[in-house]
Amino acid sequence: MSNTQDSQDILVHTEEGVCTITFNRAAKKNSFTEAMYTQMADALAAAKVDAGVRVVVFQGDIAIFSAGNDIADFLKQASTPGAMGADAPVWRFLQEVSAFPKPLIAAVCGPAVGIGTTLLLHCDLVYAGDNAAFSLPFINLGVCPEAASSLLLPQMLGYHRAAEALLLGEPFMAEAALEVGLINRVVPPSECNAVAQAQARKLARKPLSSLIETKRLMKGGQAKAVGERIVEEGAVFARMLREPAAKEALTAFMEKRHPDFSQC
Ligand SMILES: C/C=C/C(=O)SCCNC(=O)CCNC(=O)[C@H](O)C(C)(C)COP(=O)(O)OP(=O)(O)OC[C@H]1O[C@@H](n2cnc3c(N)ncnc32)[C@H](O)[C@@H]1OP(=O)(O)O
Repeated sequence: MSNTQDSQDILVHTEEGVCTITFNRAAKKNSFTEAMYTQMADALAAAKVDAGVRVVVFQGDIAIFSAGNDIADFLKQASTPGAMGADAPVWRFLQEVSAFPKPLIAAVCGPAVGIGTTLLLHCDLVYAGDNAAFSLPFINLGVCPEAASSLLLPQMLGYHRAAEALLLGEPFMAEAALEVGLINRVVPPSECNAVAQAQARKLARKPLSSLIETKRLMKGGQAKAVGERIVEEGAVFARMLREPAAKEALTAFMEKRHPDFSQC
């Protein structure tokens, strides 16, 4: 059975038990707006309770996974009192994705920036094209980590490698991501989405109750800590977004120049 719900920037399509969420804003490098977070959070909330969905796949296209949060949205939120509070679409999306009970798969080609990379910490299987470039540039934006990455990255990479990734904010390629265990396999970019779909179809043929219990048992131990860290990081992130370093970094990006942090 096939069911497709299309809107412009996020495409949601369900077929044979696999719900595929496609980022479709290539002109802005699949950066996520508030409306896109809401659509994705709604899609996950629906997939969670839909017996016809057994697996969810996130994918971009062959050249770009996601450039992370939309920078123009950040600038707007930085000057809007009360914006990015606990119920903001981005935090709602992160709570949905981090607590999602069924398997999540990602197919990553090209840049995966900010939440484009931290989202992967909540996926169960990640396949990457050899052109995938991961980055956690929070430090260069004058903000702090999100998606519980301040908790999960040190656990996954070890403290020193996590500190290098988060304190320097430099991109790393697919082979390095494979070495640290952030992804499962590196594939040719032209095959990446198909590999992820094939793995999703395999999972969709397994007993759903067993998939859910296996994931819960693997992740359940720290579900509460992850949810709490997302809230804690979110509050710090929202405060920092209004401070001079973030304003300079975000304005510099929009003006296509290097930021000057000498006064921050
Ligand atoms: C809570 C969540 C937190 C986070 O996610 S923090 C992370 C925020 N994201 C970023 O800092 C990434 C910013 N973008 C980039 O660094 C680069 O882009 C890329 C490496 C992703 C790609 O570089 P290149 O291939 O040279 O493309 P281009 O010319 O920079 O971008 C093409 C068009 O896409 C727009 N764009 C790119 N990223 C964003 C973004 N994140 N928000 C809004 N627009 C974006 C540009 O401005 C431009 O647009 P025009 O053609 O109109 O000049």
